[in-house]
Amino acid sequence: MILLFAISIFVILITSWLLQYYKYEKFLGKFKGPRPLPLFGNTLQFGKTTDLLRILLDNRKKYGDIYKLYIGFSPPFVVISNVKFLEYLLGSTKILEKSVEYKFLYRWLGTGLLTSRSLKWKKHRKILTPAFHFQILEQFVDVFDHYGNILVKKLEQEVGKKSVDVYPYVTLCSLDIICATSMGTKVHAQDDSESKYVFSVKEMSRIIMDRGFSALKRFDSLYYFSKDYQKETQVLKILHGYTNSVIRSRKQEIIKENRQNDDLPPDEDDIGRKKRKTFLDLLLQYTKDGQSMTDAEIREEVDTFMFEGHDTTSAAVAFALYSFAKNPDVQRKAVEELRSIFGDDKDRPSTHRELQEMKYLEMVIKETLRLYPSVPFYARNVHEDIEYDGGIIPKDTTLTIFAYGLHRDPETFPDPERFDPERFTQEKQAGRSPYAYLPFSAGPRNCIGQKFAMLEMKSLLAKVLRNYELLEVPEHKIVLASETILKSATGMHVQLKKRNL
Ligand code: HEM
Repeated sequence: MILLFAISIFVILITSWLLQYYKYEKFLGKFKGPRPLPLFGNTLQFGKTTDLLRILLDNRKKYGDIYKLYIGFSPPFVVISNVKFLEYLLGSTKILEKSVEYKFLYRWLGTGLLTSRSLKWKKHRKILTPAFHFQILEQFVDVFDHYGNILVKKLEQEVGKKSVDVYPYVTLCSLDIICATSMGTKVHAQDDSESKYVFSVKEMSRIIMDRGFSALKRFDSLYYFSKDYQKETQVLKILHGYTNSVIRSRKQEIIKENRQNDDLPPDEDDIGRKKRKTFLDLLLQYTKDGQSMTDAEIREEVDTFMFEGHDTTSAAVAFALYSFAKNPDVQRKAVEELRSIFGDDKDRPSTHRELQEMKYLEMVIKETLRLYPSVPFYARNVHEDIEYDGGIIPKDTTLTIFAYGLHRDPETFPDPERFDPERFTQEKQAGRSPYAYLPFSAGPRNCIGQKFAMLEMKSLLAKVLRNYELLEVPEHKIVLASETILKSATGMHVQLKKRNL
């Protein structure tokens, strides 16, 4: 009896999988892809996070720059690294919704800018865009400098050692920076890496990444019974508790300041200096037609900045430091540029204008993000049938933008594994489609923080380079791991020597 029941269930599952498969294949049949197994689809192709990018890239070589994958019972994934299709997709004002995997972020970020949909996204994108105006970003330059100085000090203990993994140092520094710029608070991440808030950010990022790659924890009903669900509940209390209390106290401060400074211009302190505004201040001060943002909406956006704005930047800075160590000629050129700006002064803070002048360093950062894009793939959901190239992409298909594969296309970037910042001279960039290089995505849902990130990365890299020479650790090999953000499973090791400028 039980056997008969099991067989019937099995037959029902196989039949419904096949029905769904043929429904999609009617439209997607023209795209190639690895042969799926009933029920599993192509899931068995994927294992560890350290294999994922290699497998996706191998698939690209075998099946082309638009190929499809079936993951269990989910609607199909079309993996795209074709410039023409990306132009169509990212330029579209209709295909703006993120894929279902982004729901793993909801408990922490709610529907902040990264995860929100339709009208809410449109409204909040409009509100938040001025927060990234260059005049606002300019005020953060001394924040970058302050925390960069602490980073340089912390690294001092590693000088002369055989090897140091720079990633943990850089990530704590960028956490300090994002807290100071988004909320105006000091979490002292570099001085107290055991702080509850810092621990919770790290733990939450791990939990989200684990869910994304777990066959079981992907399902809410199974996830609720896992240990990670309990842990997530605990860390969320700390994360939301912290942001809520910062929002509350900042609101009270603003009321107090307004009362005390009735006779002062609103953006100046009592000795006439311009006051630095954090992203939180801008959100709190937003009103339109007498309506302001609710505390819950503000918290979602601040939490989103905390998530999107720290690990992305720190991974890129750490990969750049590693790349400098591997490519001494590139390092020499970058240091020459810095010497032309600062002479032999190691300490003078960079001004906003000087950061703009670091053209070669910018080319190095771009080349770093080509080979090591912090977000190696991201995805959109098709919420109604769309037409592309004379065919239909059916509703519910996930369109995955495979930036890592796109950036390794030998047609666009000959000898793609070679680290060569010269690929980003003005002339070379002008000769390429803007959709051939997408570390920050493109179109209406591109990265709102890219200018902020570029300034922060330049500031930190310039600081480290002015103080230390970076040497290769010959026996160290990075092993790329596609977690929510691209990392190296073996760390990012370099050797540090004091620099004589
Ligand atoms: C090297 C650093 C960074 C990289 C490579 C990066 C990359 C990206 C990418 C690829 C997306 C699109 C994601 C998607 O479509 O799912 C994105 C979106 C976003 N990024 Fe960044 N990012 C970086 C730094 C930052 C910083 C510093 C902030 C904030 C201070 C930030 C805030 C955001 C937000 C809010 C979105 C969502 C935008 C929207 O959907 O309208 N990012 N980022």
